[in-house]
Amino acid sequence: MTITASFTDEEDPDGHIRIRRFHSEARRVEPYAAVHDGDRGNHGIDPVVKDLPIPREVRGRPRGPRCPAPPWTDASSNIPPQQSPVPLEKAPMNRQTQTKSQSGSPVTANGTTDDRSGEAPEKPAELFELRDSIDNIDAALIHLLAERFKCTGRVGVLKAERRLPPADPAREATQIRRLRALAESAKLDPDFAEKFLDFLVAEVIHHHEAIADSRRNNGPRARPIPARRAR
Ligand SMILES: O=C(O)C(=O)C[C@]1(C(=O)O)C=C[C@@H](O)C=C1
Repeated sequence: MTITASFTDEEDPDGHIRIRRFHSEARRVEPYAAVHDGDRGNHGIDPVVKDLPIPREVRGRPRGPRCPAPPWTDASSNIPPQQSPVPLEKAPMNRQTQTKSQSGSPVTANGTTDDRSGEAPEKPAELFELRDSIDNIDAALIHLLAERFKCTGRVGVLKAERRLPPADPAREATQIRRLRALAESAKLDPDFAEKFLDFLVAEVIHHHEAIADSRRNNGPRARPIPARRAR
C-alpha cells in the first residue's frame, strides 16, 4: 500500500484524508481491514468510499504498457496537485475512475475540480481533427501490412518449395540497418523501428514455418496437368 496523497479538511481541523494506492484488489483487503476493522478499532477512521467501484469496473481489462494499471484508491476527494507526491497528470485515471470533490463537482484527471456541474471536461476540436488523421493513418497501415503479408506469403511458398530456411538473418540485418537509418532521418525512434520490424518478421517467420509444415505433411502440391492440345 502506498499513500499517494494526504491532506486535511480546511473546514475540519481533525479531518484528514489519505489517498491510498494498493498493488491489487487482493492486496487491498488485508491492510484495509487492519485500518477499518482491526484491533485499533474504528477510531473515527471511515472509508470515504465504502464500496470500491474501481476494481469491478476494471476487472478483466488487459494490462500492459498500453493499459496502465488503474489507481486502487478509496479516495473520493479532490487532490490539490501541489499536495500530490506524484504528478497527477501522470496518474492513470480514466473517466470511470473520475470521482467527485467534497463540493460534489467532478474531479478531473489532473486533480482540479470541474465546476460545470456533472459535465465531463470538454474535448478540444483539435483532438477530433487529430483523431481523424490518426484513423486514416491506421487504415493506411493496415492496408500496407496486408500488402506486405501478401508478398511474404509468396516468399514463404518459394522458400518451402526450395526447402530454404524460413528465417534469413543476413537479410534481417540489412533490413534493420536500413530501417534504423530511415527512422533516424524521419525523426522516429530507431529502437522502435527495429522492434517493430522484429515483431513483423517474427510473425512472417511463423507463417513461413506453417507453410513449410503443411507442405511436409501433405506432400508437394500436385502440379496442374496442362490440357493436351487437340491435334
Ligand atoms: O526476405 C525474406 O527472406 C523473408 O522471408 C521476408 C522477411 C521479412 O518479413 O522481411 C522475413 C523473414 C526473414 O528472416 C527475412 C525477411
